Amino acid sequence: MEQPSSSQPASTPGVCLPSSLEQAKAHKLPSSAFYIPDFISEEEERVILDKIANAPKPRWKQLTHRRLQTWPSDLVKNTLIDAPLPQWLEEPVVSRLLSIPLSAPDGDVSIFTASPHHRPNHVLINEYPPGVGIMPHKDGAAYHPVVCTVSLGASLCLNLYRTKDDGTLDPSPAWRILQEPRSLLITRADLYTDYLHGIADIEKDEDLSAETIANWDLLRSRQDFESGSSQRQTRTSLTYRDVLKVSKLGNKLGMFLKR
Ligand SMILES: O=C(O)CCC(=O)C(=O)O
Ligand SMILES: [Fe+2]
Repeated sequence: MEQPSSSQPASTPGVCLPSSLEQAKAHKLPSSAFYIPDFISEEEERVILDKIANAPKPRWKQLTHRRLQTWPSDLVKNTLIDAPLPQWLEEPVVSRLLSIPLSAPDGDVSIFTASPHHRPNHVLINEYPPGVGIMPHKDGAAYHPVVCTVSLGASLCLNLYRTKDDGTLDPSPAWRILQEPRSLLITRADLYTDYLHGIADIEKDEDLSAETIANWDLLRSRQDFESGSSQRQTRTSLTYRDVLKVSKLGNKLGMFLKR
């Protein structure tokens, strides 16, 4: 039998990766944003949700409505203490992220090739019960401007906002991106620097259609949303980024203590 010619690992049932990010481009968005609906399988989703649920209790930071975990740790003054991500956050997500070429001719250029560490080194886990979102914000100067978000558990809309000429937020979203469970969304460049993103505090996402959703053509299950609305359920997101500043201080301290 003929062997597969690519160096990609054997394909996982339920996972469907494009041969390059070019094919996953959300063309309605201003600069490059990419959406891959079947980035992880149902089994992989279950394993990750279990790991999150079984993390030691102090791992959770409880905000008023939302709770979150940061791996390997919180940033201190925009700096990460050098430490590896746990294996369950590395595999399968990071290797899969790095395996997808940006465009077909540049087979070895990934979305993180131009980032300082050439891979994400930090994961923020946010859990949103129905009715809970996140205020419009920018992610700031700590990270390389590439954001990879894996959605787990349920669907919701991420809104992208412009600021008006007077510097205030234009409250009606410029674009809306529907994120299905097990999907990967990549935003970068001017979407990172010039626009804000947020999730509305609502129980139901409404007015869903090809006209209103920037990634409509890329969705896995358009038929689920054809009624125009989607009831929220608990949605958990994994936000993978490359923190620019990494301190080896932890190592030095460790060596000092061992002496
Ligand atoms: O959960 C998401 O998709 C967005 C999270 C986010 O924007 C953040 O934590 O900075
Ligand atoms: Fe954010």
